[in-house]
Amino acid sequence: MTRAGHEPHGMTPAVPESIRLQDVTLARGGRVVLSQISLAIPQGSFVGVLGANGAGKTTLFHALLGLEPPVRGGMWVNGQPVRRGNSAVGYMPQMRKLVGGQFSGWSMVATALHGQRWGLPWYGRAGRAAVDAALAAVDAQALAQRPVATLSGGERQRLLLAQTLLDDPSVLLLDEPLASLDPARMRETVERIHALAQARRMTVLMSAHDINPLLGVMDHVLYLARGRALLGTEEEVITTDALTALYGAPVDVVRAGGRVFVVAEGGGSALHMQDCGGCSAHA
Ligand SMILES: Nc1ncnc2c1ncn2[C@@H]1O[C@H](COP(=O)(O)OP(=O)(O)OP(=O)(O)O)[C@@H](O)[C@H]1O
Repeated sequence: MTRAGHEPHGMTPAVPESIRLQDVTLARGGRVVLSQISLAIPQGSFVGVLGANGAGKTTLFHALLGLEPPVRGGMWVNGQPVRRGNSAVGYMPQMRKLVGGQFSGWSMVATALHGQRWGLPWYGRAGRAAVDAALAAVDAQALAQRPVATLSGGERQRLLLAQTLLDDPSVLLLDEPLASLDPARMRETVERIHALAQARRMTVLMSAHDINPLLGVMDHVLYLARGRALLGTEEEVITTDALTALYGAPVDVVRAGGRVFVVAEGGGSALHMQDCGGCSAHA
């Protein structure tokens, strides 16, 4: 288990690192969001990134994409310093920020080719084949024929997933891909992504507000709260003691009916409360 501010230790030394953060502090709008985070994630790991609203999940993803350089510290992906535009890192943004349109699903997926390998505006044969292969990987060839505006949230989400696969990434950063899906679709989506990740040996970081759809597939949990981070197995991190220490306030982990509930003092879900992020003095 790795805590913010501690020297990371590889959990499986024989497996190369996919992601390393060394003493990283991230800020947004002049406020510290995550402070002095050190951790190492082995290649091929499936990591659930959990935390309340404002805990810093998106900020961490943006930093790994090179969009938000750290205030201090170092970040590496596949042993290389983080850099913007690294095609080894696939990113699926929060779906609620996706605007639909009259263009087809195929065209939407293909827009990610822009400015990358195949150029604009005509996609060469290799580009078209890459789009078709990515759509096939998520079983979305039929959806791709329809206008994006006519697709459900879950269907658009599948197209976004296809888009992230175009450059054959080794690291996938998925920002709340389960938001607004019903429980059956959530589980189906998690299983699809898990199977894809295993087949392609990808490292996956998937943020979520509910741990339950991720149970059984996560190699590690990365839990963010109050500017700090805790990385470990589900058994290490999702415990009353570990989360109470992380939040600095009483948190109960309750297991019932095959589900896990992380309950804050007062009875609400700790994963749904507003995180005060860098408001605590961790800078
Ligand atoms: N562009 C910005 N300018 C200033 N502050 C920002 C900006 N984007 C995010 N923040 C702040 O940074 C903190 C972390 O936000 P972030 O979006 O990383 O959280 P999150 O864990 O992804 O939250 P959510 O679950 O609500 O998506 C929040 O306090 C947020 O208000």
